Amino acid sequence: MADGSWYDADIDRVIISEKEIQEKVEELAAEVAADHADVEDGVLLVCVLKGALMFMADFSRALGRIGPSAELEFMAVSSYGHGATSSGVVRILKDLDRDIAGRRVLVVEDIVDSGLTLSWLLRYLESRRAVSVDVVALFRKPDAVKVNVPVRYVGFDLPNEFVVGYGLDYAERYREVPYVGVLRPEVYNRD
Ligand SMILES: O=P(O)(O)OC[C@H]1O[C@H](OP(=O)(O)OP(=O)(O)O)[C@H](O)[C@@H]1O
Ligand code: HPA
Ligand SMILES: [Mg+2]
Repeated sequence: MADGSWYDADIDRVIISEKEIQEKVEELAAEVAADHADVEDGVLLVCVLKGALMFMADFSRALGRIGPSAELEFMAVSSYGHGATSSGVVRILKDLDRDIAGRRVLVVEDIVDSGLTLSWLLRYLESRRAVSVDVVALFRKPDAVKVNVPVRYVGFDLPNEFVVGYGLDYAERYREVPYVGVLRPEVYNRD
């Protein structure tokens, strides 16, 4: 999808287009809104930075137009660092700023790949006495799963390839690409 951007030359192919992403975000928001119509004190959205930043921004606005009110919270965790495979060690770079006890929590995650990040995060959040902790993940790689985690809302299942765009990075780059694609092999050999 060449559009004159600096990253055109690095992307081998598009997997999910910008339009498909935007439509799916609306669908996910509609599902979540329907399931949370009775929540009186609003939903607590917990964005898993950095990857989920785009999804959080779009999803929260879509939910806001149709659903219950939401409060937006952020955690930053990292296990991939500059590589294309999980280190297996999840590090908290930024913790929640507030108490989640008694709240309905919805974790907003960009991708479930090995499942290690989410499995660790769910254990962490459940120990903080929320009423419920559900997950909305825009992408999932069913063939890459090492730990099974309950993901209530899923956008797209992806093939087991490393992808970038819509928040997802390779070595901190390509997060601003508006679609999800695969990099040309040469890009990995540059480092
Ligand atoms: O299922 P897993 O194999 O654990 O992979 C999923 C996690 O990995 C990525 O985060 P990353 O560690 O790259 O941090 P980032 O969001 O700051 O890029 C991604 O954003 C997810 O949070
Ligand atoms: O395919 C991926 N791309 C970018 N970051 C990721 N974190 C887990 N899987 C991926
Ligand atoms: Mg990353």
